[in-house]
Amino acid sequence: MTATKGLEGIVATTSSISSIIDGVLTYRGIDIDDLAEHASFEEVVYLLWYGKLPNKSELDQLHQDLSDSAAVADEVIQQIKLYPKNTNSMAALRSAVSALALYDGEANDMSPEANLRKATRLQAQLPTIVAAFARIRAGQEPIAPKANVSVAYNFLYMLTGKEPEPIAVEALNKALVLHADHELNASTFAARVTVATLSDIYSGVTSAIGALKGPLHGGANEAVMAMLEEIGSASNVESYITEKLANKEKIMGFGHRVYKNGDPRAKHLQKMSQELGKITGNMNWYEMSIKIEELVTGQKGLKPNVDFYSASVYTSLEIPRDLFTPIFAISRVSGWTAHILEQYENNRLIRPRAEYTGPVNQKYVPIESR
Ligand SMILES: CC(=O)SCCNC(=O)CCNC(=O)[C@H](O)C(C)(C)COP(=O)(O)OP(=O)(O)OC[C@H]1O[C@@H](n2cnc3c(N)ncnc32)[C@H](O)[C@@H]1OP(=O)(O)O
Ligand SMILES: O=C([O-])CC(=O)C(=O)O
Repeated sequence: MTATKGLEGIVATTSSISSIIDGVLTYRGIDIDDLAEHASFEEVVYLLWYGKLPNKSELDQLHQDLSDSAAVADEVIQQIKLYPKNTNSMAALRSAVSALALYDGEANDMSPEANLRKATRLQAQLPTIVAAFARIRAGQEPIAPKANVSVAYNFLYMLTGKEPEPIAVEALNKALVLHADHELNASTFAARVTVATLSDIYSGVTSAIGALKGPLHGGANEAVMAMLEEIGSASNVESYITEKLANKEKIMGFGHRVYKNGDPRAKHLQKMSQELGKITGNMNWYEMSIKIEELVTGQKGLKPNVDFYSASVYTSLEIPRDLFTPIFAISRVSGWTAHILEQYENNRLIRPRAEYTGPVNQKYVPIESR
């Protein structure tokens, strides 16, 4: 038995949700470029859950269901108020999502219908939790979700209390579409492993949030922004990057386990970053990002991943840095729940083996002899 470090190249499941074939990402067979150009996030949620694009009435129904489910149990809001003010935003999201299960009367109903309803509630309530957390820690009251608006609109509205600009809604919608699913990434795998024990959907999503938090996965978008802030301006990029690479340090937002010739999502985020920079009149983050890309690709052959340009996009939308990864979760919960439902449909416990590398033929030594 020989282990493959990081399970690289191991095919661990079948799935009909999203595919990465020859560097092309599809959701249910539809190219991400096509979806990024045309789809609303809600259409993508439907696509991931049901395997097809919704017709008008199916989409209206999903909008209605998300709208009806967006309010979070008051007990969970009260808990968030008790979190220390400097709580890590992903830790807060992880705890609050875990707590949602306590107030969901169907939490332990494992029927497919109940699981789909819980998926809808999770999709609807993650944005409410993230916005509420951001306001509560700033000493503000949470804002109740608005009825009959998109997930992107509602999130920006609940965060700021103001009607968001159409361009901001459009940009966030596209970012949500681009982040919705990604085959067997680490957080999705964590979700599938958890529910493959026949544990509940809340446990699966809580596991996934924990996995997404790390800087080698979703946490990289926040780390990219921290780097941009540290560098400060385009004139400092070259010395900063050259030194990091010479010290064999990783540049956040670059590289990918699967894509070796570039992440197809990055170009959409790059374009958005440029457009939003022009609109806000602050091109600094975009210009720095372009220069970093030139250097990292030139010196290491590494291309930007989805996390790289999303950092400057969210900053242009005036979203605080530590909400970037929670926003990733707001989108990816659609994919996590699609994978959880798929896992339940054809379940088998996920339990691989380990190649043992420890000592052998040891004997118990009494404590007085150690
Ligand atoms: C949504 C997402 O999860 S996208 C990924 C987000 N994560 C990041 O952006 C963090 C930075 N990137 C990385 O750490 C990696 O590229 C990962 C984790 C994404 C992929 O990792 P792996 O497939 O395990 O590649 P691994 O970390 O083994 O890297 C292979 C080589 O490329 C180098 N490398 C990989 N990424 C980077 C990077 N961002 N900067 C500098 N060097 C890098 C490694 O140092 C290693 O070099 P070596 O062979 O000389 O030791
Ligand atoms: O697939 C991965 O390993 C990471 C990734 O890009 C994602 O989850 O979107």
